[in-house]
Amino acid sequence: MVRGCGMSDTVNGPEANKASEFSKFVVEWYFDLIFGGCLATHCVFGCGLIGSYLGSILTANGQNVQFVARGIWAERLQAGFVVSDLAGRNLDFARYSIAVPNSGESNGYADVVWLTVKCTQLEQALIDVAPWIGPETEILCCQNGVGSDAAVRRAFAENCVRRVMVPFNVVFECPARLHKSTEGTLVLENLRGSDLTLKHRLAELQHPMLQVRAADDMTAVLWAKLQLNLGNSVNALSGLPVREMLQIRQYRWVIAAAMEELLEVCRAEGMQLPLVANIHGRFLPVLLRLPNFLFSRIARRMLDIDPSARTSMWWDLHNGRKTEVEYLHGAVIAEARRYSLPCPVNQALLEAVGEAEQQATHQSGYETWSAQELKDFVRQKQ
Ligand SMILES: NC(=O)C1=CN([C@@H]2O[C@H](COP(=O)(O)OP(=O)(O)OC[C@H]3O[C@@H](n4cnc5c(N)ncnc54)[C@H](OP(=O)(O)O)[C@@H]3O)[C@@H](O)[C@H]2O)C=CC1
Ligand SMILES: CC(C)(CO)C(=O)C(=O)O
Repeated sequence: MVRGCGMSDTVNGPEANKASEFSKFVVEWYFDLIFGGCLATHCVFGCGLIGSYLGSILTANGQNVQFVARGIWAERLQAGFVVSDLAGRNLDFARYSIAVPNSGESNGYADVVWLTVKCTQLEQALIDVAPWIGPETEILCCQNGVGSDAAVRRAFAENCVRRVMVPFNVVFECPARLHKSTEGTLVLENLRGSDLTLKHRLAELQHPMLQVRAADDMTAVLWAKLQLNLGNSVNALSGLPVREMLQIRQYRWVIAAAMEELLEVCRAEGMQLPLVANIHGRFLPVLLRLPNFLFSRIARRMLDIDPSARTSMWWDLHNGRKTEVEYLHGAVIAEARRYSLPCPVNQALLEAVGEAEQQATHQSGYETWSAQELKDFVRQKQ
């Protein structure tokens, strides 16, 4: 194993730059020569929807993958499933062998650990994942929202930690199908300096069923994704699949209002949001507010999603779990506070999801909101 990422260049001036470029080339060449042919060992820690999809792709690419799973996902992985995508591609039915956390089943340190637990589960996961993390292990954080990687860096201060943005939706359909129900390019953070392992990570993932790219401006990428995730709470509160929810104008109005607050925060920060979906985030509030007949024509690509797709927050409430709402709306509110910007819509959605969480954890199910109810509730707070 090699610690290869995040080495920094410390020389200045044209000559020094040439020398630095040359030494970078030699180091990369040497690295490829010695290690390029070796298969990295990957541990996907916390296999659920995202972890199982990424782990299946890595396996299909011939990588050496250890799936760490528990509960229903341990059963699903062992029983096996087909993996499919929106374009109708399939990976053959496969069974995966799993390791259970805290069972002493680790095969030793992994070269790469994919942390695919929810933000809310990260604290415990950072303790349980320790048997897979050695001094040279690279850790990839696949959480939605912004800032959860800070806890990973604190826990594993000496390790290389890379942020990953997951743009697509994954659903599990009974009896045995793991389905990527929307499109989107997975983004891996390009770390400062000569990031020697990045190209290997990209190559290991390259597959017709997974588009992947690297980005330098990962914070902006994550904020652009966060903008899309502001729709998660509306989706969860509506109780509807995403496609159906998007066809109702009042729900779209609420999402647009929450997004405008985020865009205002990004403007205050001077942050340029990159394109992470079919349509650039800066146009979304206007598009979402269009009347239905225009929306369904002009924003047709937004509706180009599987009718079964639901957001991760819907799944959390449906399963009576704590949601990631604090890492989504909570993150926007916290940042808005720094610039003394008002954030009533995000605050209202945070409250509404908090209530639904209480209901979902203490009784079976939660009360969903009609589009008009939700819009009225949000307007009262504005
Ligand atoms: N689902 C989606 O389509 C998308 C999700 N994301 C983001 O990706 C991240 C992962 O989401 P998702 O895959 O949906 O989540 P899931 O809940 O489907 O998967 C997480 C898995 O991790 C397991 N887990 C948690 N803690 C531990 C632990 N200490 N030891 C072992 N296993 C553990 C959970 O087990 P248990 O259930 O028993 O707690 C669960 O099976 C989230 O931040 C989410 O927002 C991003 C884009 C789309
Ligand atoms: C892909 C998207 C935006 C919607 O499914 C998501 O990130 C989620 O469900 O959390």
